[in-house]
Amino acid sequence: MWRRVTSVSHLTFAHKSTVNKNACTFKCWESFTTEIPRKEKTTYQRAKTPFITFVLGGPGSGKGTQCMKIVENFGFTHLSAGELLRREIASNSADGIMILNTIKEGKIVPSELTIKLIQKEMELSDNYKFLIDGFPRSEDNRKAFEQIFGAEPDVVLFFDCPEDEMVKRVLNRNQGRVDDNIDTIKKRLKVFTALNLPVVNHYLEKGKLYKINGVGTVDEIYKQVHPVFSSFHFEVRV
Ligand SMILES: Nc1ncnc2c1ncn2[C@@H]1O[C@H](COP(=O)(O)OP(=O)(O)O)[C@@H](O)[C@H]1O
Ligand SMILES: O=c1ccn([C@@H]2O[C@H](COP(=O)(O)OP(=O)(O)O)[C@@H](O)[C@H]2O)c(=O)[nH]1
Ligand SMILES: [Mg+2]
Repeated sequence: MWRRVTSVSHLTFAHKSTVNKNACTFKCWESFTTEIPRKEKTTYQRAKTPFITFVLGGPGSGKGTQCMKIVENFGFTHLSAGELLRREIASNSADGIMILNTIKEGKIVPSELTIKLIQKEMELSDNYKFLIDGFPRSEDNRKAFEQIFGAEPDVVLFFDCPEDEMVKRVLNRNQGRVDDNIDTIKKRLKVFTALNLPVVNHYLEKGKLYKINGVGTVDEIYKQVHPVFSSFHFEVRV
């Protein structure tokens, strides 16, 4: 039998709680009977210090593509916020229609909903290194995450790419996404400038931002990304 515990700040993020030390309401599942064998805790639940990377950049700036290479080389778990939201739409969940309409309009889904999906994936993961791709997209997203997790990211990557290049890539993406059309892209670019750039600037001021030139081949761009992670001395996969 399992119960939900509401505060496990002693298990997670303890040393990084610079935001609000009393506010960590991160939840995990814990066994509370002896009749049923105690479930093995995931690495994330055991780890006192998950390593969190936020991956930021406009639509089509190459976030997802570069995340795949980081996963390959450094064994991170990739959590694309947009992908989690699309999965929620596909599962016909109660929030599905609202999420679909928000994405079609290029707007931002309420923070608590996106954070709930990210949190669930982290709890289920057996990893402690996470790439959170395409989140936070606004100061509200950022503040809500830091409030709920009681922690800030370790690294923030920002893929800096000119608008015309981003538009070209998105229109050629060919993944059948409802938001990969010129009307929605224009809206998304406006939302990016108005709401996402303030997040980028926040982390720049905090000294956590790694600005990457998002123009060039995938490998050329990855050459700038790789040293960010090797500087943390993670094991490199060959
Ligand atoms: N450096 C690059 N040069 C050209 N095309 C790219 C590059 N990086 C990614 N792409 C392509 O551009 C599109 C958008 O990339 P993606 O990684 O999905 O960006 P994002 O997640 O930031 O929206 C995809 O079709 C991808 O294959
Ligand atoms: O934290 C998030 C991430 C995504 N989205 C929505 O999902 C869309 C697609 O996001 P994704 O990151 O997949 O797009 P990308 O930047 O990779 O093209 C966004 O435009 C938003 O409408 C959101 O509301 N909150
Ligand atoms: Mg993406």
